Amino acid sequence: MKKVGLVGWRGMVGSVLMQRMQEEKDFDLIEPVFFTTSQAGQPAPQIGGATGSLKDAKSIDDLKAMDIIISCQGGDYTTEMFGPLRAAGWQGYWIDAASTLRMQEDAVIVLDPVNEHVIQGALGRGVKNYIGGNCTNSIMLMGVGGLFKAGLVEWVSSMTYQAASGGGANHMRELLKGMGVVYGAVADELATPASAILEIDRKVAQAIRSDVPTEHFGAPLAGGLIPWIDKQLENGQSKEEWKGQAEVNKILGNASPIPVDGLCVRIGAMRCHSLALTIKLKQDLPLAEIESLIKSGNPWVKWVPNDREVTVRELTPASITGGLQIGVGRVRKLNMGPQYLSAFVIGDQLLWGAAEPLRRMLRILLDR
Ligand SMILES: NC(=O)C1=CN([C@@H]2O[C@H](COP(=O)(O)OP(=O)(O)OC[C@H]3O[C@@H](n4cnc5c(N)ncnc54)[C@H](OP(=O)(O)O)[C@@H]3O)[C@@H](O)[C@H]2O)C=CC1
Ligand SMILES: N[C@@H](CC(=O)OP(=O)(O)O)C(=O)O
Repeated sequence: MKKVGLVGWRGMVGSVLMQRMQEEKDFDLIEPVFFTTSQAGQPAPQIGGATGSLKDAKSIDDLKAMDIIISCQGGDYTTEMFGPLRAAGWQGYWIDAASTLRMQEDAVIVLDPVNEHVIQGALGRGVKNYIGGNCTNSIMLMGVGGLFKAGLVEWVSSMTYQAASGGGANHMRELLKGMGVVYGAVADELATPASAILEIDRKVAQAIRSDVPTEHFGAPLAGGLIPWIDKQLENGQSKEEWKGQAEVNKILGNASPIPVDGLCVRIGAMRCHSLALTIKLKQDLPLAEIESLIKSGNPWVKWVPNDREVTVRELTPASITGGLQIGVGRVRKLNMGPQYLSAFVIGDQLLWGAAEPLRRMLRILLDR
Protein backbone atom coordinates (compact mmCIF):
# COMPACT_ATOMS: atom_id res chain seq x y z
CA MET A 1 0.00 0.00 0.00
CA LYS A 2 1.18 3.51 -0.81
CA LYS A 3 2.28 5.67 2.11
CA VAL A 4 0.26 8.88 1.89
CA GLY A 5 1.34 11.86 4.00
CA LEU A 6 -1.52 14.15 5.00
CA VAL A 7 -0.54 17.72 5.85
CA GLY A 8 -3.19 20.28 6.84
CA TRP A 9 -5.78 17.60 7.58
CA ARG A 10 -7.31 19.46 10.56
CA GLY A 11 -7.81 22.80 8.80
CA MET A 12 -11.04 23.66 7.09
CA VAL A 13 -10.19 22.33 3.63
CA GLY A 14 -8.33 19.37 5.19
CA SER A 15 -11.31 18.43 7.39
CA VAL A 16 -13.63 18.37 4.38
CA LEU A 17 -11.05 16.23 2.57
CA MET A 18 -10.90 13.79 5.52
CA GLN A 19 -14.72 13.55 5.53
CA ARG A 20 -14.83 12.80 1.81
CA MET A 21 -11.97 10.29 2.01
CA GLN A 22 -13.84 8.42 4.74
CA GLU A 23 -17.11 8.48 2.79
CA GLU A 24 -15.38 7.09 -0.29
CA LYS A 25 -13.33 4.56 1.69
CA ASP A 26 -10.05 5.92 0.33
CA PHE A 27 -8.32 5.03 3.58
CA ASP A 28 -8.82 1.32 2.81
CA LEU A 29 -6.39 1.77 -0.07
CA ILE A 30 -3.55 3.68 1.60
CA GLU A 31 -1.27 3.74 4.58
CA PRO A 32 -2.05 7.21 5.98
CA VAL A 33 0.58 9.21 7.85
CA PHE A 34 -0.62 12.39 9.55
CA PHE A 35 1.64 15.44 9.76
CA THR A 36 1.38 18.73 11.66
CA THR A 37 3.29 21.97 11.88
CA SER A 38 2.30 22.56 15.51
CA GLN A 39 1.49 19.30 17.32
CA ALA A 40 4.24 16.80 16.42
CA GLY A 41 4.34 13.85 18.81
CA GLN A 42 0.69 14.11 19.83
CA PRO A 43 -1.54 11.13 18.98
CA ALA A 44 -2.58 10.85 15.33
CA PRO A 45 -6.34 11.30 14.76
CA GLN A 46 -8.62 8.27 14.75
CA ILE A 47 -9.10 8.54 11.01
CA GLY A 48 -8.64 5.75 8.50
CA GLY A 49 -7.07 3.32 10.93
CA ALA A 50 -4.07 5.57 11.61
CA THR A 51 -2.04 4.77 14.69
CA GLY A 52 1.01 6.29 16.32
CA SER A 53 1.75 9.96 16.63
CA LEU A 54 1.67 13.04 14.44
CA LYS A 55 4.83 13.57 12.41
CA ASP A 56 6.59 16.87 12.05
CA ALA A 57 5.50 18.48 8.76
CA LYS A 58 8.82 20.35 8.65
CA SER A 59 10.91 17.15 8.79
CA ILE A 60 12.33 16.46 5.33
CA ASP A 61 13.29 12.94 6.42
CA ASP A 62 9.75 12.07 7.50
CA LEU A 63 8.23 13.63 4.38
CA LYS A 64 10.74 11.82 2.16
CA ALA A 65 9.40 8.47 3.34
CA MET A 66 6.03 9.17 1.66
CA ASP A 67 4.98 7.95 -1.79
CA ILE A 68 2.36 10.70 -2.04
CA ILE A 69 1.89 13.88 -0.01
CA ILE A 70 -1.38 15.80 0.09
CA SER A 71 -1.11 19.30 1.53
CA CYS A 72 -4.02 21.50 2.58
CA GLN A 73 -1.73 23.46 4.85
CA GLY A 74 -1.58 26.62 2.73
CA GLY A 75 0.77 28.50 0.45
CA ASP A 76 3.34 29.50 3.06
CA TYR A 77 3.94 25.87 3.94
CA THR A 78 4.28 24.89 0.27
CA THR A 79 6.71 27.75 -0.32
CA GLU A 80 8.80 26.69 2.65
CA MET A 81 8.85 22.92 2.22
CA PHE A 82 8.28 21.92 -1.40
CA GLY A 83 11.61 23.17 -2.83
CA PRO A 84 13.82 21.69 -0.11
CA LEU A 85 11.93 18.38 -0.28
CA ARG A 86 12.50 18.06 -4.03
CA ALA A 87 16.08 19.29 -3.59
CA ALA A 88 16.59 16.45 -1.11
CA GLY A 89 15.77 14.02 -3.93
CA TRP A 90 12.15 13.18 -3.12
CA GLN A 91 10.46 11.71 -6.22
CA GLY A 92 6.94 11.21 -4.87
CA TYR A 93 3.67 12.79 -5.98
CA TRP A 94 2.75 16.17 -4.45
CA ILE A 95 -0.97 17.02 -4.34
CA ASP A 96 -1.74 20.51 -3.01
CA ALA A 97 -4.68 22.87 -2.38
CA ALA A 98 -2.53 26.00 -2.31
CA SER A 99 -2.07 28.26 -5.32
CA THR A 100 1.74 28.50 -4.97
CA LEU A 101 2.71 25.93 -7.62
CA ARG A 102 -0.34 26.12 -9.89
CA MET A 103 1.20 28.05 -12.75
CA GLN A 104 4.57 26.30 -12.71
CA GLU A 105 5.59 24.40 -15.85
CA ASP A 106 6.01 21.13 -14.00
CA ALA A 107 2.60 21.28 -12.31
CA VAL A 108 -0.90 20.39 -13.51
CA ILE A 109 -4.07 22.00 -12.16
CA VAL A 110 -6.37 19.08 -11.39
CA LEU A 111 -10.10 18.92 -12.10
CA ASP A 112 -10.43 15.48 -13.60
CA PRO A 113 -14.08 15.57 -14.71
CA VAL A 114 -12.97 18.45 -16.94
CA ASN A 115 -9.31 17.75 -17.71
CA GLU A 116 -8.61 14.07 -17.20
CA HIS A 117 -6.86 14.08 -20.62
CA VAL A 118 -4.45 16.76 -19.37
CA ILE A 119 -3.80 14.81 -16.15
CA GLN A 120 -3.24 11.51 -17.95
CA GLY A 121 -0.91 13.18 -20.43
CA ALA A 122 1.11 14.67 -17.60
CA LEU A 123 1.29 11.36 -15.72
CA GLY A 124 2.60 9.78 -18.90
CA ARG A 125 5.32 12.45 -19.09
CA GLY A 126 6.30 11.78 -15.47
CA VAL A 127 4.89 15.02 -13.99
CA LYS A 128 4.78 14.70 -10.18
CA ASN A 129 2.98 17.87 -9.01
CA TYR A 130 -0.84 18.03 -9.07
CA ILE A 131 -2.46 21.17 -7.71
CA GLY A 132 -6.12 21.96 -7.01
CA GLY A 133 -7.48 24.99 -8.86
CA ASN A 134 -8.89 28.22 -7.53
CA CYS A 135 -12.36 27.50 -6.18
CA THR A 136 -14.24 29.88 -8.47
CA ASN A 137 -12.55 28.51 -11.57
CA SER A 138 -13.16 24.89 -10.61
CA ILE A 139 -16.83 25.60 -9.92
CA MET A 140 -17.27 27.47 -13.21
CA LEU A 141 -15.70 24.65 -15.22
CA MET A 142 -17.67 21.98 -13.39
CA GLY A 143 -20.79 23.97 -14.31
CA VAL A 144 -20.31 24.91 -17.95
CA GLY A 145 -17.35 22.71 -18.89
CA GLY A 146 -19.57 21.04 -21.51
CA LEU A 147 -19.56 24.24 -23.57
CA PHE A 148 -15.76 24.52 -23.36
CA LYS A 149 -15.37 20.84 -24.26
CA ALA A 150 -17.47 21.42 -27.38
CA GLY A 151 -15.14 24.26 -28.39
CA LEU A 152 -18.03 26.73 -28.40
CA VAL A 153 -16.75 29.43 -26.05
CA GLU A 154 -15.29 32.59 -27.60
CA TRP A 155 -14.99 34.41 -24.27
CA VAL A 156 -16.50 34.51 -20.77
CA SER A 157 -17.21 37.42 -18.48
CA SER A 158 -17.53 36.07 -14.97
CA MET A 159 -18.95 38.14 -12.11
CA THR A 160 -18.56 36.25 -8.86
CA TYR A 161 -20.37 36.09 -5.55
CA GLN A 162 -17.85 34.42 -3.23
CA ALA A 163 -18.56 32.98 0.19
CA ALA A 164 -16.78 33.74 3.45
CA SER A 165 -15.24 30.25 3.57
CA GLY A 166 -12.85 31.26 0.78
CA GLY A 167 -10.97 33.26 3.37
CA GLY A 168 -10.84 30.42 5.92
CA ALA A 169 -12.51 29.54 9.22
CA ASN A 170 -11.89 32.88 10.91
CA HIS A 171 -13.61 34.71 8.07
CA MET A 172 -16.70 32.53 8.45
CA ARG A 173 -16.75 33.31 12.16
CA GLU A 174 -16.38 37.02 11.49
CA LEU A 175 -19.34 36.99 9.10
CA LEU A 176 -21.52 35.31 11.72
CA LYS A 177 -20.43 37.67 14.47
CA GLY A 178 -21.23 40.59 12.19
CA MET A 179 -24.71 39.20 11.52
CA GLY A 180 -25.22 39.00 15.28
CA VAL A 181 -24.07 42.60 15.76
CA VAL A 182 -26.48 43.85 13.10
CA TYR A 183 -29.38 41.93 14.60
CA GLY A 184 -28.49 43.03 18.13
CA ALA A 185 -28.54 46.71 17.10
CA VAL A 186 -32.26 46.51 16.31
CA ALA A 187 -33.52 43.48 18.21
CA ASP A 188 -35.90 45.56 20.35
CA GLU A 189 -37.35 47.39 17.37
CA LEU A 190 -37.80 44.14 15.47
CA ALA A 191 -39.78 42.75 18.39
CA THR A 192 -42.13 45.74 18.07
CA PRO A 193 -44.09 45.58 14.80
CA ALA A 194 -45.00 49.28 15.05
CA SER A 195 -41.40 50.52 15.17
CA ALA A 196 -40.34 52.83 12.32
CA ILE A 197 -38.44 51.12 9.51
CA LEU A 198 -36.28 54.16 8.78
CA GLU A 199 -35.10 54.22 12.38
CA ILE A 200 -34.25 50.51 12.10
CA ASP A 201 -32.37 51.21 8.88
CA ARG A 202 -30.46 54.12 10.47
CA LYS A 203 -29.36 51.96 13.40
CA VAL A 204 -28.37 49.09 11.10
CA ALA A 205 -26.28 51.41 8.92
CA GLN A 206 -24.59 52.80 12.03
CA ALA A 207 -23.86 49.27 13.34
CA ILE A 208 -22.41 48.18 9.98
CA ARG A 209 -20.18 51.26 9.83
CA SER A 210 -18.98 51.15 13.43
CA ASP A 211 -19.57 47.84 15.19
CA VAL A 212 -19.43 44.94 12.72
CA PRO A 213 -16.01 43.27 13.14
CA THR A 214 -13.56 43.77 10.24
CA GLU A 215 -10.36 42.17 11.52
CA HIS A 216 -10.21 39.40 8.92
CA PHE A 217 -12.07 40.80 5.89
CA GLY A 218 -10.76 44.34 6.35
CA ALA A 219 -14.28 45.73 5.79
CA PRO A 220 -17.76 44.89 7.10
CA LEU A 221 -19.26 41.92 5.24
CA ALA A 222 -22.46 41.24 7.24
CA GLY A 223 -25.27 43.22 5.66
CA GLY A 224 -22.99 44.24 2.78
CA LEU A 225 -20.41 43.00 0.29
CA ILE A 226 -16.76 43.61 -0.58
CA PRO A 227 -15.94 44.11 -4.28
CA TRP A 228 -12.29 43.03 -4.05
CA ILE A 229 -10.72 39.63 -3.33
CA ASP A 230 -7.00 39.00 -2.89
CA LYS A 231 -4.12 41.32 -3.83
CA GLN A 232 -4.15 44.32 -6.18
CA LEU A 233 -2.32 43.93 -9.48
CA GLU A 234 -0.86 46.78 -11.53
CA ASN A 235 -3.31 46.30 -14.40
CA GLY A 236 -6.28 46.99 -12.11
CA GLN A 237 -7.33 43.37 -11.71
CA SER A 238 -7.47 41.68 -8.35
CA LYS A 239 -5.31 38.55 -8.09
CA GLU A 240 -8.52 36.50 -7.86
CA GLU A 241 -9.68 38.01 -11.16
CA TRP A 242 -6.31 37.35 -12.80
CA LYS A 243 -6.57 33.67 -11.88
CA GLY A 244 -9.69 33.33 -14.05
CA GLN A 245 -8.06 33.38 -17.46
CA ALA A 246 -4.69 32.03 -16.34
CA GLU A 247 -6.05 28.97 -14.56
CA VAL A 248 -9.04 28.15 -16.77
CA ASN A 249 -6.82 27.95 -19.84
CA LYS A 250 -4.18 25.94 -18.02
CA ILE A 251 -6.80 23.51 -16.70
CA LEU A 252 -8.17 23.02 -20.20
CA GLY A 253 -4.69 22.74 -21.72
CA ASN A 254 -5.56 25.42 -24.31
CA ALA A 255 -2.81 26.38 -26.73
CA SER A 256 -4.51 29.69 -27.57
CA PRO A 257 -6.16 31.22 -24.52
CA ILE A 258 -9.87 31.91 -24.26
CA PRO A 259 -10.41 35.34 -22.63
CA VAL A 260 -11.95 35.04 -19.15
CA ASP A 261 -12.41 38.15 -17.03
CA GLY A 262 -14.79 39.86 -14.65
CA LEU A 263 -15.11 41.20 -11.13
CA CYS A 264 -14.77 39.05 -8.01
CA VAL A 265 -16.98 40.03 -5.09
CA ARG A 266 -17.17 38.70 -1.54
CA ILE A 267 -20.71 38.27 -0.26
CA GLY A 268 -22.24 37.04 3.00
CA ALA A 269 -22.73 33.39 2.02
CA MET A 270 -21.06 30.78 4.20
CA ARG A 271 -19.49 28.25 1.79
CA CYS A 272 -21.12 28.47 -1.64
CA HIS A 273 -19.43 30.42 -4.40
CA SER A 274 -21.58 31.61 -7.30
CA LEU A 275 -20.82 33.14 -10.68
CA ALA A 276 -23.01 35.14 -13.02
CA LEU A 277 -21.58 34.42 -16.46
CA THR A 278 -21.91 36.15 -19.80
CA ILE A 279 -20.65 33.72 -22.42
CA LYS A 280 -20.05 34.66 -26.02
CA LEU A 281 -20.51 31.54 -28.09
CA LYS A 282 -18.71 31.01 -31.37
CA GLN A 283 -22.03 30.26 -33.04
CA ASP A 284 -25.76 30.71 -32.52
CA LEU A 285 -27.13 27.44 -31.13
CA PRO A 286 -30.67 26.59 -30.04
CA LEU A 287 -31.15 26.70 -26.25
CA ALA A 288 -32.12 23.02 -26.16
CA GLU A 289 -28.75 22.08 -27.64
CA ILE A 290 -26.94 24.35 -25.19
CA GLU A 291 -28.82 22.72 -22.33
CA SER A 292 -27.86 19.24 -23.44
CA LEU A 293 -24.19 20.23 -23.88
CA ILE A 294 -24.07 21.72 -20.37
CA LYS A 295 -25.76 18.66 -18.87
CA SER A 296 -23.34 16.35 -20.65
CA GLY A 297 -20.35 18.12 -19.06
CA ASN A 298 -20.19 15.80 -16.05
CA PRO A 299 -22.54 13.86 -13.74
CA TRP A 300 -22.50 16.55 -11.03
CA VAL A 301 -24.21 19.24 -13.10
CA LYS A 302 -27.59 20.03 -11.58
CA TRP A 303 -29.54 21.68 -14.38
CA VAL A 304 -32.05 24.23 -13.10
CA PRO A 305 -34.62 25.36 -15.69
CA ASN A 306 -34.89 29.12 -16.17
CA ASP A 307 -38.09 29.29 -14.20
CA ARG A 308 -38.66 31.55 -11.22
CA GLU A 309 -40.10 29.05 -8.77
CA VAL A 310 -37.55 26.31 -9.31
CA THR A 311 -34.63 28.80 -9.48
CA VAL A 312 -35.31 30.39 -6.09
CA ARG A 313 -35.69 26.93 -4.60
CA GLU A 314 -32.80 25.06 -6.25
CA LEU A 315 -30.15 27.56 -7.42
CA THR A 316 -29.21 28.96 -4.01
CA PRO A 317 -26.62 28.36 -1.30
CA ALA A 318 -29.40 26.94 0.91
CA SER A 319 -29.98 24.20 -1.66
CA ILE A 320 -26.40 23.56 -2.84
CA THR A 321 -24.30 23.84 0.33
CA GLY A 322 -22.65 20.69 1.67
CA GLY A 323 -23.20 18.66 -1.52
CA LEU A 324 -21.27 17.85 -4.67
CA GLN A 325 -23.84 19.08 -7.15
CA ILE A 326 -23.01 22.16 -9.20
CA GLY A 327 -26.13 24.19 -9.93
CA VAL A 328 -26.41 25.69 -13.42
CA GLY A 329 -29.39 27.86 -14.27
CA ARG A 330 -30.62 31.26 -15.53
CA VAL A 331 -29.44 30.12 -18.96
CA ARG A 332 -30.96 32.31 -21.66
CA LYS A 333 -29.99 34.35 -24.71
CA LEU A 334 -29.12 37.97 -23.89
CA ASN A 335 -30.28 41.13 -25.70
CA MET A 336 -26.76 41.61 -27.03
CA GLY A 337 -27.39 38.96 -29.70
CA PRO A 338 -28.07 35.27 -30.28
CA GLN A 339 -24.50 34.24 -29.50
CA TYR A 340 -24.58 35.87 -26.04
CA LEU A 341 -25.64 33.57 -23.23
CA SER A 342 -26.21 34.14 -19.52
CA ALA A 343 -25.67 31.42 -16.90
CA PHE A 344 -25.62 31.33 -13.12
CA VAL A 345 -23.33 28.67 -11.64
CA ILE A 346 -23.17 27.76 -7.94
CA GLY A 347 -21.15 25.18 -6.00
CA ASP A 348 -19.87 24.30 -2.56
CA GLN A 349 -16.54 26.08 -2.27
CA LEU A 350 -14.98 23.52 0.06
CA LEU A 351 -15.98 20.44 -1.97
CA TRP A 352 -15.43 20.90 -5.73
CA GLY A 353 -13.84 24.25 -4.90
CA ALA A 354 -11.06 22.76 -2.77
CA ALA A 355 -11.07 19.20 -1.38
CA GLU A 356 -12.72 16.99 -4.00
CA PRO A 357 -10.29 17.52 -6.91
CA LEU A 358 -7.41 16.57 -4.57
CA ARG A 359 -9.17 13.43 -3.34
CA ARG A 360 -9.92 12.34 -6.88
CA MET A 361 -6.30 12.96 -7.93
CA LEU A 362 -5.21 10.62 -5.16
CA ARG A 363 -7.58 7.97 -6.53
CA ILE A 364 -6.20 8.44 -10.04
CA LEU A 365 -2.71 7.77 -8.69
CA LEU A 366 -3.85 4.76 -6.67
CA ASP A 367 -5.72 3.28 -9.63
CA ARG A 368 -2.71 3.42 -11.97
N1 LIG B 1 -10.19 27.94 2.27
C1 LIG B 1 -10.49 27.59 1.06
O1 LIG B 1 -11.61 27.55 0.68
C2 LIG B 1 -9.45 27.21 0.11
C3 LIG B 1 -8.17 27.01 0.54
N2 LIG B 1 -7.21 26.61 -0.27
C4 LIG B 1 -5.86 26.39 0.25
O2 LIG B 1 -5.91 25.59 1.40
C5 LIG B 1 -5.17 26.21 2.43
C6 LIG B 1 -5.76 25.85 3.77
O3 LIG B 1 -6.97 26.55 3.95
P1 LIG B 1 -7.88 26.31 5.25
O4 LIG B 1 -8.17 24.87 5.39
O5 LIG B 1 -9.01 27.25 5.11
O6 LIG B 1 -6.88 26.76 6.41
P2 LIG B 1 -7.02 26.59 7.97
O7 LIG B 1 -6.53 27.85 8.55
O8 LIG B 1 -8.40 26.13 8.37
O9 LIG B 1 -6.00 25.40 8.35
C7 LIG B 1 -4.62 25.43 8.06
C8 LIG B 1 -3.80 24.88 9.23
O10 LIG B 1 -3.92 25.70 10.37
C9 LIG B 1 -3.48 24.95 11.51
N3 LIG B 1 -4.39 25.24 12.67
C10 LIG B 1 -4.05 26.06 13.69
N4 LIG B 1 -5.06 26.14 14.57
C11 LIG B 1 -6.04 25.35 14.12
C12 LIG B 1 -7.32 25.00 14.62
N5 LIG B 1 -7.80 25.50 15.76
N6 LIG B 1 -8.09 24.15 13.92
C13 LIG B 1 -7.65 23.63 12.77
N7 LIG B 1 -6.42 23.91 12.25
C14 LIG B 1 -5.63 24.76 12.92
C15 LIG B 1 -3.52 23.51 11.10
O11 LIG B 1 -2.17 23.07 10.93
P3 LIG B 1 -1.33 22.28 12.03
O12 LIG B 1 -2.04 21.02 12.36
O13 LIG B 1 -0.05 22.08 11.34
O14 LIG B 1 -1.25 23.21 13.20
C16 LIG B 1 -4.21 23.53 9.75
O15 LIG B 1 -3.77 22.50 8.93
C17 LIG B 1 -5.22 27.70 2.08
O16 LIG B 1 -4.16 28.40 2.61
C18 LIG B 1 -5.18 27.69 0.58
O17 LIG B 1 -3.83 27.63 0.18
C19 LIG B 1 -7.49 26.36 -1.55
C20 LIG B 1 -8.72 26.53 -2.05
C21 LIG B 1 -9.81 27.00 -1.28
N1 LIG C 1 -9.25 33.15 -2.88
C1 LIG C 1 -10.37 32.24 -2.71
C2 LIG C 1 -10.01 31.02 -1.90
C3 LIG C 1 -8.65 30.45 -2.19
O1 LIG C 1 -8.01 29.94 -1.31
O2 LIG C 1 -8.25 30.57 -3.46
P1 LIG C 1 -6.80 30.12 -3.98
O3 LIG C 1 -6.72 28.66 -3.67
O4 LIG C 1 -6.78 30.42 -5.41
O5 LIG C 1 -5.79 30.92 -3.21
C4 LIG C 1 -11.50 32.99 -2.04
O6 LIG C 1 -11.16 33.82 -1.23
O7 LIG C 1 -12.65 32.71 -2.24
